[in-house]
Amino acid sequence: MGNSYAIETVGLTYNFGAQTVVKDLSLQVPKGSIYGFLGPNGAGKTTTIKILLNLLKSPADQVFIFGKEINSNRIASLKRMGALVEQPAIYGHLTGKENLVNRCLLLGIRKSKCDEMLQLVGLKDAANKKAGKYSLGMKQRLGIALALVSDPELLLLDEPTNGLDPNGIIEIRNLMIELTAKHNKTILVSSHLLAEIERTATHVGIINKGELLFQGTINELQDLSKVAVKIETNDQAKAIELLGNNGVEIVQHNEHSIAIAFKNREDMGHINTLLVQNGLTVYSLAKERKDLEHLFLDITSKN
Ligand SMILES: Nc1ncnc2c1ncn2[C@@H]1O[C@H](COP(=O)(O)OP(=O)(O)OP(=O)(O)O)[C@@H](O)[C@H]1O
Repeated sequence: MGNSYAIETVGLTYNFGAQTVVKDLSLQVPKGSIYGFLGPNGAGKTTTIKILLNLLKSPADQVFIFGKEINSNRIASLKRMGALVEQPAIYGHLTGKENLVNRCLLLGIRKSKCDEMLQLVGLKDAANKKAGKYSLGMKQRLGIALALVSDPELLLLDEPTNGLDPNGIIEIRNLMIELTAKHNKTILVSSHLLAEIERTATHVGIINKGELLFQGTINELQDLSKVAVKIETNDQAKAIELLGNNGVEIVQHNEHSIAIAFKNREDMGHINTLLVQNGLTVYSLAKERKDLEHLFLDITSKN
């Protein structure tokens, strides 16, 4: 196995009874990446994450953590990983700091690490407040702090923004960026919403029904979406007629805009000239990508 991957699965298959929940899954999570692990509800994300944490046992030679087979290197692998899966295990009657101190004592880590973690996840001011009184976002951040006290290189976050308000989502997003940029972590983060991770993820793996449908960089995913040209004029009906008469294929139109397929820059110039020379005012002629959310739906619904 190459050493450039924090996580690699090779044809991973997992069954619950007769149901195949993970099917021939080959994930490659590069070191230092924020890997968005995407798929609709029930796609097998949580199951996969539990396998990566050895909470569910994988068949031999299918899961590699930093190049080492997980079953035969269980303890060493787990030491390099921190995780937030489902609800964080937090004691509500203890303060945020006490929760962390507890964890440090348990793991034999110096207590000073707690303040560092509280600072890192932005809970310094709420350190002495009972964790039971924390907002959902604060609880998630405390959960991440708990996962980080042992200073793992790899962090697995299962839907960490689930149920958070927009502010909470932004906070988690910024935290993930900081952890990779400044603290050299690798993060695998699952979500059923592409929009939630498309601005943070460097890499993306999309699964549905346990199967990998796409894996690549976020740019490669974006390249898959078709570029259209959106046209707005002072007379859309006339513009549609004109374009149609000149053999321009209209992809879509409504009262505000017309979308045509992008060919090249020269073609856009010709279209502009055509419209203007026929007395239309062109308000806008802009290249537009199909948004990633639609692309994601396309990918997962074809399966
Ligand atoms: N312990 C279990 N026993 C039997 N079937 C299970 C078990 N856990 C999960 N499953 C089934 O495995 C499939 C995948 O579930 P999983 O939780 O991995 O999906 P997910 O992608 O994480 O979805 P969600 O976003 O809803 O959490 C589902 O059909 C689920 O019903």
